[in-house]
Amino acid sequence: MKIYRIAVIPGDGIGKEVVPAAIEVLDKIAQLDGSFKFEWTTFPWGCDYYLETGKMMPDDGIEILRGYDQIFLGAVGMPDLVPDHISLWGLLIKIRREMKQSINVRPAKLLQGLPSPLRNPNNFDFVVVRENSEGEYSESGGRMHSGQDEIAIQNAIFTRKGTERAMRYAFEMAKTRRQHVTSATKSNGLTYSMPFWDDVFAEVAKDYTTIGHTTNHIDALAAFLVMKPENFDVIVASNLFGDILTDLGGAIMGSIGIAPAANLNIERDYPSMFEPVHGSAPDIAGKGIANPLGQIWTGKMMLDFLGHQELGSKVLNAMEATLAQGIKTGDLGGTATMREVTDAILNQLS
Ligand SMILES: NC(=O)C1=CN([C@@H]2O[C@H](COP(=O)(O)OP(=O)(O)OC[C@H]3O[C@@H](n4cnc5c(N)ncnc54)[C@H](O)[C@@H]3O)[C@@H](O)[C@H]2O)C=CC1
Ligand SMILES: CC(=O)C(=O)O
Ligand SMILES: [K+]
Ligand SMILES: [Mn+2]
Repeated sequence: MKIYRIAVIPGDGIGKEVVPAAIEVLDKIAQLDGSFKFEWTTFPWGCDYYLETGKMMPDDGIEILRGYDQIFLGAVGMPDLVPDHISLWGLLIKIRREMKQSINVRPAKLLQGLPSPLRNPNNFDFVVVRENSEGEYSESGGRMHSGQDEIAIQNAIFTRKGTERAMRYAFEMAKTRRQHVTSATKSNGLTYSMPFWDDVFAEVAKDYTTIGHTTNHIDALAAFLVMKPENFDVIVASNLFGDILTDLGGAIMGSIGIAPAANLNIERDYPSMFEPVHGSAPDIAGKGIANPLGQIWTGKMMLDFLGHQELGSKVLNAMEATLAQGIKTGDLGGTATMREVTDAILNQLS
């Protein structure tokens, strides 16, 4: 029997709740299929670990993770106790970079059984391909002086390699979908990085003559995602723009608590990392009311990446059937607990 060895990092807040729920669903799928099983190894890394040791993960954490097939992560952050730039850069972003997970794939679509908060959602179905290794998220810059003289500089780093890689990935994905790529730019405000981004997009588009392509400024694009989300197929965006657009993608589905994500090492040299779009949600942590659907859908993306697309579809169908039964957590306007939603999905699968 095939065994997938998965490193599990529940992280902080609701990550500790939704990750075990999604693991139950994935174990159930594996058991139904019978040809493989998951072997989960959980690491207690995150803000509690930081408060005890001064580090978000041990020094050999990356080495340890490299020994696994994939990584399944919840969320990172306890903003009242650890500054967010320390917690995220010490664990989540560190893993993304050290594992060369250069592409972050984040789908959003109108789900059956779940009304969108939009009046005219028109059956939208798009995927954001977010550049995941550079861009506006950089360690280049600094702070100096204090008081009225204080200065902060944050450089954005755009390489041809990283930019082109994200764009080619988006065009290849469009081939398997509705044949269109939209590029998120802001070349009217950012005078170097985004004109460069636009140039690379135009060059890459020439290699894909059968795929339609459009460029939108990020501000207008955000508005279009509310007004006519059905117009989009694949959207390619820089690290920060993609981050923002994908919380919006979650919101127009119904809640950011359902949006999934996959941080992919497309060369498959290192493990990829599967973690939902949402954060640790300190406002609802520990109450048993977190929506597990984002983490479960993220598990579906891991199944797809492992080559089990049919099983992945089963997971999404079970989620939609559960929503259609009206079994929803509070963020979706329901009254169900996380346990009840998880049990309903497990029932759908049996
Ligand atoms: N990938 C990651 O690990 C991320 C970590 N964070 C971190 O998480 C912490 C909180 O950040 P926020 O900006 O508040 O974003 P957040 O995504 O944690 O929460 C935003 C809002 O959405 C709700 N929400 C999120 N996920 C939900 C779920 N599964 N079910 C029901 N409601 C849900 C929360 O209750 C909150 O009201 C911070 O430390 C932040 O840095 C934020 C985003 C991503
Ligand atoms: C940090 C964050 O919000 C994200 O990567 O989505
Ligand atoms: K997350
Ligand atoms: Mn985000």
